[in-house]
Amino acid sequence: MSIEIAGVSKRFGDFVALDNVSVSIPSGRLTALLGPSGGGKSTLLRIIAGLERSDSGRVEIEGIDATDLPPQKRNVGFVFQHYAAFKHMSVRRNVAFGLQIRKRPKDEIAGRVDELLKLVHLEQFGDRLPAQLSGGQRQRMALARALAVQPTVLLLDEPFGALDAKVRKELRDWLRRLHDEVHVTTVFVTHDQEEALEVADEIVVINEGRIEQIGSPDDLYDRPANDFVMRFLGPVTQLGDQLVRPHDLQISTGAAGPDDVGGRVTRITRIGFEIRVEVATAAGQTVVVTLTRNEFLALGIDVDATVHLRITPGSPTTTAVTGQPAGLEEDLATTAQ
Ligand SMILES: Nc1ncnc2c1ncn2[C@@H]1O[C@H](COP(=O)(O)OP(=O)(O)OP(=O)(O)O)[C@@H](O)[C@H]1O
Repeated sequence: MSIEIAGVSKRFGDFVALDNVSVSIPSGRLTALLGPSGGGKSTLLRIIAGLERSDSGRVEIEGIDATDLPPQKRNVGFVFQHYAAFKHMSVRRNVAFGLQIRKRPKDEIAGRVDELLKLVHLEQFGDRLPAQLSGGQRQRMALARALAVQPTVLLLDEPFGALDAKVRKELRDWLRRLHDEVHVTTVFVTHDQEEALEVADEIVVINEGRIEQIGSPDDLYDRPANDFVMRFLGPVTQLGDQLVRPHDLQISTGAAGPDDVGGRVTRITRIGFEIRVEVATAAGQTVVVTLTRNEFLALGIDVDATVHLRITPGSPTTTAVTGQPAGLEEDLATTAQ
């Protein structure tokens, strides 16, 4: 294990930002700290970096107790959402900075900077100033600068958070490829479940200062540990007391099976390649089902049709916490924040 966090707690006044958090972050992997705003992700990352001190607990990096070490002794590199570059220095000099203060020989620095600029696809931009780069290029420069000193751990706090959706998506793919080349243990903070599911090898879900689940993207998606993780990873709807994903529900118009729930179609909406069908059940729930266009056409249903609903066998479900009905809109709104 590359980073061992054991029993870490952190308060700000009366507010508990981290509550007895323990997690092992594997070497050479890309790990996402995922959760809603204010959940404690950045605080945990800052504690790993040494920028914040925990009230209790231990942080070990590559087998060394780092709990009391200052940031510069931890051999970590970091990149934040708003990266503070040296504005008057060229991209090359920004990337070289860490090596220069370590007094590395000139030709070694030049060679390493060339290598890094190539790695982040900025080789033509070495002589520009940071202000002459796009937001995405600046974040790539920040990564090159963080990697220059060969950190054992790279920490990224919403590194693409301030960029528009298209650039974010490009950089996400690029980060995954970069990591496949460099293999430095990387921990990145994100509140975007899609980003975490797409990029990370391992995801730590953090909410209200506690860890909800740790696992691979498949583990989390296919075996969510609880209601919170299920809701956080994407749209959900509720059938009886079960939370389920709208595409894991089946609609039929024939004879009802023993566990089927009857209802009436109240609304049909087309969203891109999917058809969203709302069904009102006898128990008064509005259940949302998403179907492909072909599934929908094969069913031949319209508003007011009498239908039966069932959960596709083997689909992930969790038991809904009572008093919190799942509303699809509400979930889409939270995940799109
Ligand atoms: N220096 C501080 N002083 C007081 N409260 C703080 C401080 N730093 C963080 N907090 C509080 O601790 C909580 C956790 O913050 P943190 O930044 O770790 O959350 P987060 O999960 O990273 O959220 P976000 O994505 O919004 O940054 C928040 O409620 C925040 O207001």
